[in-house]
This record gives sequence, C-alpha cells and structure tokens, in this order.
Amino acid sequence: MRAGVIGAGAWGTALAQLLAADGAHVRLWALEPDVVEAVNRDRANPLYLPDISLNAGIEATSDMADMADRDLLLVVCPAQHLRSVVAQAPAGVPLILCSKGIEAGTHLLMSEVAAQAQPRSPIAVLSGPTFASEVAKGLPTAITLACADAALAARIAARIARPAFRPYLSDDVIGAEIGGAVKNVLAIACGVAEGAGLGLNARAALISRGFAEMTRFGLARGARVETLAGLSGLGDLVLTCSSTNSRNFSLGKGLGEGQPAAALLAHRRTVAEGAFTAPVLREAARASGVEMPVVEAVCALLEDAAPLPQVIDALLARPIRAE
Ligand SMILES: NC(=O)C1=CN([C@@H]2O[C@H](COP(=O)(O)OP(=O)(O)OC[C@H]3O[C@@H](n4cnc5c(N)ncnc54)[C@H](O)[C@@H]3O)[C@@H](O)[C@H]2O)C=CC1
Ligand SMILES: O=C(CO)COP(=O)(O)O
Repeated sequence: MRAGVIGAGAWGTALAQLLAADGAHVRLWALEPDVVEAVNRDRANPLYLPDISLNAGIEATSDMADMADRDLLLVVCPAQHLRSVVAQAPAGVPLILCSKGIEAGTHLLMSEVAAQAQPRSPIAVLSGPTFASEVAKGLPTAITLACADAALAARIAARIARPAFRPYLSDDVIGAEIGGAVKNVLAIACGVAEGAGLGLNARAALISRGFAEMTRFGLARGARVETLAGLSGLGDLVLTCSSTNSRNFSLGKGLGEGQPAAALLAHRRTVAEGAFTAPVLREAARASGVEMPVVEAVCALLEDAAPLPQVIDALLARPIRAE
C-alpha cells in the first residue's frame, strides 16, 4: 500500500519516518513551504521534530494533488483543522485519523467530521500512548488501530506494524477517539498539580477520577469500557499525565506555576490539543448530562475564570460520594 501522510508536525513526521523505515516511499504533505524544503533538502524537520535524521523514502510536498496516487492516507493535522484538511484530500482513499480532539461547535469526533467531509472514504483511527520523538527513534510502542471494517484494519495493520511498533485492533472507533481527546484535558490537570506542587497523591487522584470522567463521557457517546481501559484511553492518559514531554502536561505545569493562560497559549507553534478540547468537552458533557468536574476545573483555569487555590478548593470540597 502506497502511504501518504497529511500533516508534517511532530506526529505526522514521526509516522512518515516509521512508514519509510523499510525503504518504502512515503509522501508527506506539509502546510509550511519551509518544512517541505527542509525535509526534501536536509532530510530533517527542525521546526517540529528536531534532532531526527529522516529516512530517504520520505518525499514532502505542499500540493494535495500529489496525494491522489496513494492507497492509504494518514491524517495528522490539529483536530480543529481536520475538516478543511480532509475536504482537500482525494476522495475514496482510506483515511487513518491520527488527530486527537473534538470539533468546536459541532461536538463531533474526528471520524464523524471526516465522514461528513469525505463521505466516500473508509475511515480508521490510530490512537494510543505515542510520543512522536520516541516513535521516530524506533523505541517500542503499542497503539490502538480502530476500524469498523475488520478486513481493512488487517490490511492497514500489515502496512504500519514494525517490530517495535505494535498495533492492537479494535472495532470501537468512537471509544478510541474519546480516550485520545479526553486525556489531553486531563494531562493539563496533572500538569497543574505538578506546577503547583500538589504532590503525587494528587496526580494519582486526578488520573483515576479523570478516568472515571472519561468513562462516563465515553459510555454516553457509545464507547465500550474496555476500549477506554486500553491503550487509546488509560494507556495514553498515564503517558501524558506523567511527563513534561507532553505539551498538554507542560501547559498545565505553567498554569500551576501561576503563569497566565493567555501568555502560555500565545504564539505557540506546536499544538496543545487539550486547550481546544476542554471547552468543547465541557459543552458536550453538559449537553448530555455527564458530570466532568476535573474538565470543568481545567476550563476555569484556561479561561482565567477563578484563581488556582479556589479551583483546587472547589474540587476538594465536592460532596463525599460513592466511588
Ligand atoms: N506529537 C505527538 O506526540 C502526538 C500528536 N498527536 C496528535 O496529532 C495531531 C497533530 O499534532 P502534532 O503533529 O504533534 O503537531 P505539531 O504541534 O508538531 O505541529 C503543528 C501542526 O499543525 C499544523 N497546522 C497549523 N495550522 C494549520 C492549518 N491551518 N491547517 C492545517 N494544519 C495546520 C502545522 O502545519 C503542523 O503540522 C494533534 O491532534 C495531536 O494531538 C497524536 C499522537 C502523538
Ligand atoms: O498524544 C500524545 C502522546 O500520545 C502527545 O501528547 P501531547 O500532545 O500532550 O504532547
């Protein structure tokens, strides 16, 4: 299968590197002409994935028409741009969605957005605990590949699996997407706990109670609990809530240290999806009557709606209830 990757940020570049590891030709669409030039001329993407020497099989382009001869397209743009990016992609080619988020305004998951933007294209979702730099270096990684069509999932898995990159198959597309979207918001919360010096007990509490929120929201949207407890849910939650390698965790750490959200978010080149997902998730959860107090707290901090001590006190003062 001839693969194309749409989006040359850290994750798209790392996935192109993975797919080209066996000498295969991979076409990589980048928004920025500088990125196209650096990949083709220097075999590098210093803007988004520094210190990685890229495989010779990667050919970058800024022309979406160059994707027309691909058998498979990995979509790796920020979630809020997925609709417009997918609309430009060639029709009818299987799309593997790698972005993590929920669309603002519509509350749609990426598979739902892509189905509207390219109704003829089969859809799969690739999501899990996968820091781009580690995948690019060939470090061992496992990931969920979710697709309603088992035969297509098997074909994709055969194309993307490597000795150190292990996809696990699922038919729960919604579940795989909800885990990836919600964990980014919870990683901000854990970053706040780190930045504010609240300790490791607080982090473990946020991970566990955050997972309860993810599960409530996921079940309301038709996800299966075992998907949420798998790589794309709990697995990614644990990864992103534990390390400053996560942009979302780092953003939260800044908030916890008392830096204003507006300053932290201004002029960011790399994407911290949780900042975009948080208000959308709050709206979607409220609309379906799902309680998400940790998500509400993250929104309050991102919007500078209340001082940090007050947000922490409000979470701790919630009524005692059954776990
Ligand atoms: N970096 C990682 O380790 C992982 C990232 N992801 C997800 O992949 C998606 C992309 O993230 P990264 O590759 O990390 O991005 P990044 O933060 O490294 O780079 C930003 C990307 O946004 C693109 N962009 C900016 N404005 C755009 C526009 N108007 N239209 C289309 N694209 C635009 C840039 O061209 C660039 O590719 C996100 O949803 C993220 O959550 C998923 C797994 C791992
Ligand atoms: O999704 C990721 C790892 O699975 C990357 O997390 P960040 O976007 O927080 O860096």
